Amino acid sequence: MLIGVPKEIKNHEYRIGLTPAGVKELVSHGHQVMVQSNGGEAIGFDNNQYVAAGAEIVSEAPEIFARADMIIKVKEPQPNECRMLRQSQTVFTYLHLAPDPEQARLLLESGATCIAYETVTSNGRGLPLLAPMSEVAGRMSVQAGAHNLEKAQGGNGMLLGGVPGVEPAKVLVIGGGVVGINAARMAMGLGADVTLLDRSLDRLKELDMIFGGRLKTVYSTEDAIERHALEADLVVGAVLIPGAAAPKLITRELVSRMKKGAVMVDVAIDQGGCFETSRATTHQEPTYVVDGVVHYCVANMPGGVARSSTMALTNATLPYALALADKGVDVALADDEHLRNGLNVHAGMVTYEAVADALGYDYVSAMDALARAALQQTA
Ligand SMILES: NC(=O)C1=CN([C@@H]2O[C@H](COP(=O)(O)OP(=O)(O)OC[C@H]3O[C@@H](n4cnc5c(N)ncnc54)[C@H](O)[C@@H]3O)[C@@H](O)[C@H]2O)C=CC1
Ligand SMILES: CC(=O)C(=O)O
Ligand SMILES: [Mg+2]
Repeated sequence: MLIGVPKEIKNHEYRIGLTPAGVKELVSHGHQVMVQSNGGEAIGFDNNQYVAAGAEIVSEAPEIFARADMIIKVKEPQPNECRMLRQSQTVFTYLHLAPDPEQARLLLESGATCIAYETVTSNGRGLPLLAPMSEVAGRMSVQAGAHNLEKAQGGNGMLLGGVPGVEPAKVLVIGGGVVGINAARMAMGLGADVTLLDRSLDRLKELDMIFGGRLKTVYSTEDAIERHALEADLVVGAVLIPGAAAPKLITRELVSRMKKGAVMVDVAIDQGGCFETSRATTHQEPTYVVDGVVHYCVANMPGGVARSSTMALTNATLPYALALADKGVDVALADDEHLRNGLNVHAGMVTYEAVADALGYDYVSAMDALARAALQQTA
């Protein structure tokens, strides 16, 4: 298979779809890989390393999109990238379609096969291709929170861990999945007073077993969210209903009653955000203030630590990329229910139910869509 890896074009996005080690593995399986020139330069993966791994260096993205059977990326295709996709071509990347009607429309129009990292599943609980970036973003959320609590950033001047004789800051983490546990671990590591809310009692039990009394676990209700948000210096939004738009758990009215200079980090912003006052921001301008509360809503947080993130992402995606390339996309999808759960759009059909529901499209199951498209091709 001919695989193409374009340079990412989102604001301050320095990750790249494959490390040189990932390229080498695909090449050793008999595939060809094109990498856009300087696509990994900013994070220490230069053209020479990609060439040594067996890649062809291509100077412009349009050539990669024109020639590749499968595009491997990091971030959702931007509008001009969507317009370069075509029927019988596969794109394997984060999509986050539920809150993004324009991208959905363009992907449907392209006719391409669009597999979203964030909805691929595994035998255990969890989302194996979202997890590595959630680990990164969860850890970063506390760094971002600590930084923005500083007065010069608009924060209320609380040090997360306090000092002897001075109480620590109160951190509220809403959602105790991968982002949440990583945020909680970092915040506790810095000595903060951490409360975590989740709707899954099983998950709260697990977290209690891991952290004991150091972490306060509370069942997530409107009442609990309100009580703890009013006391918090830092709130981390870390909920997910897979594939769906994030539920708005903190209302504008509640924000207006929070402490002035509190910080809210909405990690769930890529699914639309879980605070009513959230709107996506960039690494260039990561924060804004509503009613005295600092909001940090960067939709590609791991892009800020792009070298670590790229290695973590390729570690997770490579086995799936190899399966798609070795077997061919249709067979790989038909063979593996978990990979098939990643299929969001195929040949002009929406194949992920939560996305269809969120955006008002008809839902066609992935198996039906694959069969229909195959029939059309042979007709
Ligand atoms: N902004 C960024 O750069 C990044 C954003 N993310 C996003 O972070 C979000 C969380 O991801 P993960 O932790 O991997 O998901 P996860 O599935 O591991 O955890 C989500 C948790 O939210 C809980 N939850 C659902 N509804 C809730 C409610 N009403 N109250 C409290 N808890 C609730 C679930 O029970 C689950 O434990 C996702 O939207 C993901 O896309 C992930 C990585 C990077
Ligand atoms: C998960 C995601 O959207 C990111 O890593 O940017
Ligand atoms: Mg994102």
